[in-house]
Amino acid sequence: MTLPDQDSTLGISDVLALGGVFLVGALPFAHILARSAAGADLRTVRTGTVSASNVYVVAGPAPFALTFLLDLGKGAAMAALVRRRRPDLLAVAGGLVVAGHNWSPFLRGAGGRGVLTATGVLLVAAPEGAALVLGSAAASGLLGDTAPGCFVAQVLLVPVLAASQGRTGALLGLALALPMLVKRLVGNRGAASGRVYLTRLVYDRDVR
Ligand SMILES: O=P(O)(O)OC[C@H](O)CO
Repeated sequence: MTLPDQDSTLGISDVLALGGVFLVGALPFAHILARSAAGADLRTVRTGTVSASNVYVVAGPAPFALTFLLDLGKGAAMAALVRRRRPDLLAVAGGLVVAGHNWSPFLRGAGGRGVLTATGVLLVAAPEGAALVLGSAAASGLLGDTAPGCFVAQVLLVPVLAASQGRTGALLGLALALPMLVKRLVGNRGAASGRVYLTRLVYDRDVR
């Protein structure tokens, strides 16, 4: 993929490049690995999220590790590419690569929650944000469930990046947190009651 040279205007080539970023984000590595390693369709497993954690459930540690690296890697690769050519578009590109992962056209709009792909973007663009996400998820995981920690990190992403990088950081945090929080709310299953939405936000599932 060729990204345009640095220029503050948004031309057709920029729009095409950003479309390419979305499509890279949409590459459903978890789906491919779960299918090939275990013949499973992750959309029917537990919360139906097409993510590394569900790959672990159906296929074990090696496919999980590969999915983890690929989902992280696509976010990091897109962030590195865009930062080099159009740093002013980094927040937009970050939001798009996560949105592609969460609503993949290759899975008719199903997808993951964007945590690993957003972390890949953060590792390149704002390592303090990556530390926040990974640290919160790990601490929460030690208490038995990574989901509440991921939620806390998503809520804190904007203020933490605003404190470290000012307006640019706040925009990046917002662009990454928004598709992650929206996907937690809507999941791959759609409408629910108010109480279920709250459980989805905090615990990333419909029933606590
Ligand atoms: O949010 P995702 O789609 O990157 O998936 C996260 C993994 O399952 C690790 O919890």
